[in-house]
Amino acid sequence: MTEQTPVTQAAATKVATLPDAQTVTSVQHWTDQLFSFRVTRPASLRFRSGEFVMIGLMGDPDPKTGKQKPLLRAYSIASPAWDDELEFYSIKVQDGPLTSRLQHIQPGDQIILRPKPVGTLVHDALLPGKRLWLFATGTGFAPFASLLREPETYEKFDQIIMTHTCRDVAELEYGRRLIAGLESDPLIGEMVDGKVVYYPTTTREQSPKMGRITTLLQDGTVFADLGLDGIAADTDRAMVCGSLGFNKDIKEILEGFGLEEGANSDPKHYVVEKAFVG
Ligand SMILES: Cc1cc2nc3c(=O)[nH]c(=O)nc-3n(C[C@H](O)[C@H](O)[C@H](O)COP(=O)(O)OP(=O)(O)OC[C@H]3O[C@@H](n4cnc5c(N)ncnc54)[C@H](O)[C@@H]3O)c2cc1C
Repeated sequence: MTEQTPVTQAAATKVATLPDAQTVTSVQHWTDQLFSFRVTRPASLRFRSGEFVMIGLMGDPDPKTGKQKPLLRAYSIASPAWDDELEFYSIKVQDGPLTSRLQHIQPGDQIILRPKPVGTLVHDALLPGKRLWLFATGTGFAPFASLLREPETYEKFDQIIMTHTCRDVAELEYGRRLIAGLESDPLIGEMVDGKVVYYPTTTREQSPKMGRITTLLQDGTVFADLGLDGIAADTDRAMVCGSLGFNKDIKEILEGFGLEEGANSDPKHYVVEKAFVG
């Protein structure tokens, strides 16, 4: 009993000094480079599905002052705005300052979450339309994991085409499972009602659909596969989340079809966000 007291006090101190602390409730590892986790949601946090926040851990103590600063990175919230908890879908960068440590979190651990959501992958930044294209590579799926579980997506669009390109099949699994569960979701299942078309592709490992989505759009494969004539500014809207190069290539393709880029203050036909910097 006497031995336990200092431990409890130390733990309490650690929690109290961590600013904006939230508690990890579950962790799932998908591959050696990808994992997802859920944390408690601050009661005051309001966000729009598709937005991102800054999350992180305390950094190492400064060798001179001994003081610790928070080590924060931008993360898309992968859960929808109505969820009681917050979900994140993360890369594990081997020498990454944050994710080399974040990948080891366990239920009960604390992370830092700055409750200031922002972002352009939101319904408010798009004009009304009939078909919504969601283009993602890698962890760029995260904001769409939120939007695919958001009722507004199904209220506003007749069809949602989710394209996700990764190198290997296992990297698609988080998205594949999420989409497979949409129609049986007690909250949004009825609204989903066959509206989601899932178009996964791989660039390295053999799979039913190989190739970069940019190539498959340019050579018309996507349209032939889905029985569509193309993309049109009067009916089609798009959201894009991938590397800088991917975003640039998709932008060019969309603009070739006559779509214009929108923003929160100026809704138009498509919106783009980086999945990471570098
Ligand atoms: C708006 C925005 C939203 C983001 N949302 C997410 C998210 O939902 N999930 C997520 O895992 N990351 C996301 N990121 C990236 C995230 O902010 C960090 O870069 C990532 O967690 C790695 O942190 P780190 O400190 O370990 O390495 P960093 O020093 O940040 O990155 C090291 C290098 O790793 C590569 N890298 C970083 N992140 C990724 C990634 N996601 N996929 C592939 N390569 C990457 C880059 O080449 C980068 O230069 C987002 C970034 C931005 C700008």
